Amino acid sequence: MGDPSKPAEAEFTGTDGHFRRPVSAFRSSVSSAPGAQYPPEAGRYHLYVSYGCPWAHRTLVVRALKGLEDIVSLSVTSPHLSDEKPPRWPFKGLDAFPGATEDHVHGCKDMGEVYLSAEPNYTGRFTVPVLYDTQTRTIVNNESSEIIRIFYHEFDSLLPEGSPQRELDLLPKDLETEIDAMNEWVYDTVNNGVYKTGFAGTQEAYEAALYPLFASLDKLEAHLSASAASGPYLFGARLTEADVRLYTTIVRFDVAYHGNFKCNLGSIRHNYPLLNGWLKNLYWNNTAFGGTTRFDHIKGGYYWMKSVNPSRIVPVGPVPDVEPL
Ligand SMILES: N[C@@H](CCC(=O)N[C@@H](CS)C(=O)NCC(=O)O)C(=O)O
Repeated sequence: MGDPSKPAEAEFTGTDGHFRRPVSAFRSSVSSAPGAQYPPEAGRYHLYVSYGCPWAHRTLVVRALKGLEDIVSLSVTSPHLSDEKPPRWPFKGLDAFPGATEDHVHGCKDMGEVYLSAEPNYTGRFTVPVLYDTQTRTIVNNESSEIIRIFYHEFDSLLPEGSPQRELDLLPKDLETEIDAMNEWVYDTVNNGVYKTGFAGTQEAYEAALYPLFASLDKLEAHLSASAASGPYLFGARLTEADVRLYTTIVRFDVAYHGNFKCNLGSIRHNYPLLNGWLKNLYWNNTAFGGTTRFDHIKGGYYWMKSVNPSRIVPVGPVPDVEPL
């Protein structure tokens, strides 16, 4: 696959120097609708993640928020993406990184094997997260924005009636339009913006991603300032999808993107007091956020990328990873 001169993780940086993320291939849904191909069932579906990956991290946060840990099981890869083309996320047997697990479903040695066992003719990237159906041995979905929306309500019938997890609605109808609008610019300039900055192949492409990234951080800071009275979340008193999608990028910002991806016009802790407060609150006060954040995997993963860090040395700082409350 691709250009042999280029480290595999940077293959989507075009000849113009701009990084373009490929589209996810598996887009089915678990559904409680009668006759659905993938009905909700406890113990049937399996989630594959890397703790390093911000997209996979979204699914871990929502799985925890919705109390689905005993319903959707989990395998965790090592954060050391292989040098193969396309690259593969290894399980514990290949790379015994602390916290990595075996593939609990098939005992595959890496995510490449998981994809190919589900779809032998698959030719795309072996990305995480993956939501997998152990009954039909297929990949249901490998797009994080859709997996989290599956988790919002499709498993609700399996949760105790009246429990806070079952009642939790991360995409309330009255906020949906505003959340979708925020998702759009936050995805383009922040979630994916850090990658466009880090994987830029020219000065022009780097700056074309860097300035909009920081303009969006300024906009988020202003947004939080406007909603401060009703806080502590992006949409006031209610925790929503917008918080989940922003958190997994912001918690990586100072520890990875600032250094590894050259996103260094400022840092969250020094230049964005309200975003920093919002981050600290989620990290320290909500175990669905703090408990799914593993800085060893985050730093171990990002600083493993040869295209941006050929020595693979992992910097010690910043200390601490997240400031205390
Ligand atoms: N659009 C996907 C993106 C997933 C993605 O790109 N994951 C990265 C890890 S952060 C990956 O697995 N990369 C391996 C590769 O591209 O070969 C989603 O949101 O689920």
